[in-house]
Amino acid sequence: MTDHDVRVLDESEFRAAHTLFRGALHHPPAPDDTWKLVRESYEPGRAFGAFVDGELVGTAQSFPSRLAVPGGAVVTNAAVSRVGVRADWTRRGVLSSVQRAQLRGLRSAGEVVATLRASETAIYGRYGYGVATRFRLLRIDRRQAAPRTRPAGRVRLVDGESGERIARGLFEELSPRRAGTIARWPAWWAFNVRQAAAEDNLKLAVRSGASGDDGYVAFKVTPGVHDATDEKPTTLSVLDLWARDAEAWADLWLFVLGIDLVAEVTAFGRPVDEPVEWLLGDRRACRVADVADETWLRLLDVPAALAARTYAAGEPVVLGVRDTYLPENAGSYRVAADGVTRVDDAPELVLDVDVLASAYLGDVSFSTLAAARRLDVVEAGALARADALFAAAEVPWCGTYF
Ligand SMILES: CC(=O)SCCNC(=O)CCNC(=O)[C@H](O)C(C)(C)COP(=O)(O)OP(=O)(O)OC[C@H]1O[C@@H](n2cnc3c(N)ncnc32)[C@H](O)[C@@H]1OP(=O)(O)O
Repeated sequence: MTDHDVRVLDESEFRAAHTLFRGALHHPPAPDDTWKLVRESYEPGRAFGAFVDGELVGTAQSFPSRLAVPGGAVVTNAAVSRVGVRADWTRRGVLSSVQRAQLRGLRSAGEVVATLRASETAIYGRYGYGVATRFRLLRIDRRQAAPRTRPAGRVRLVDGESGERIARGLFEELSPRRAGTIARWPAWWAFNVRQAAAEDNLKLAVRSGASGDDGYVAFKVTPGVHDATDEKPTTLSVLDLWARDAEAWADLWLFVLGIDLVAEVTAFGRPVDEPVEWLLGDRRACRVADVADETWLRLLDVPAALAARTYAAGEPVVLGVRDTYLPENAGSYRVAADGVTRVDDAPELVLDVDVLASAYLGDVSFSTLAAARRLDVVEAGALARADALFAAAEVPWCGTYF
């Protein structure tokens, strides 16, 4: 398939790109008042468009962000979003052309990684994106839950404006402690918190302990329907919850589980290792409704990404990386406890860059990937060495939907 004409969009084209993207997701164009807010999230130089005979047929853009990696460092991260191809131009290589331009553009701009949320799992692997974190969707029968403990600190409801300020401060302090988290851009807060608080009944509650504010929860209650023809329970959705320590974390959960008239508490996008069940008197009140792929990670600059994270103790391993879209990443890397070097040595494990991305944050081991035939094992002993080096102290998790 030949390349389409792909270029960076200028400001006058942002709205058409947004309309195209919404159309690809079967939504109507954003109304004028919403567009004012959305417009702020299009930054110059970050939106791409594909054209055929001068007509826009495909688009993708990214938000400026950072990704926390194992060991505590953060790297530049392009949070890729708003990918769409007009329905009458799909399966003609338009997205592939856009991806080629976007990956090259992001790498040239010095971005170390890109991350995205995939609408469908078949799309992004070919461009070098691998699933690097997962999340859980919880459904808790609140009346059955019977929490085992009582709050230790104070949780207070705050209004949208001061709540957003406190939440932003806590999020920026706390989130980078966990590998897989990303920095949020101003428009994320404007859209997901400020607008949601003003127009969509989003509530914020802040927890404070001995040393001041140490966690917050953003949630929304949808009142139930109780009449002769319809019956829907009142549900509370936990949308965002961050805490400095286990005590603050438990208090925030106890707070939402204690809100009157709510029949069901749901939480979308929570970490797979979050011990909510253990807070409850009846652990069966908490159902894991789903465990799904969260972060799709693209290592744009493999040497920089490998150098940014730390490794656990263990013997070195030589990885052979393949990368079709950014061939400068291809080659052998010797990964050791004290760092990574590019080498000419024969690789012991050979893998595509999307598979390396899946192992990068430590969510899945090389042994698991090998068992699923996602990598070639040249030297059998290398698997255990790679597993030991890349092992993560904590399950990676992002926690930011975009
Ligand atoms: C980060 C985000 O924004 S996620 C949102 C993504 N957008 C959407 O889901 C909106 C609806 N879908 C679309 O707009 C389009 O179908 C896209 C963007 C997903 C794909 O665009 P296309 O221009 O059709 O992709 P393109 O033709 O370049 O496809 C390249 C390859 O991927 C395959 N492919 C692309 N999309 C899909 C899909 N949804 N399911 C299965 N295979 C797919 C194609 O078959 C092709 O395979 P081939 O090389 O073996 O022939």
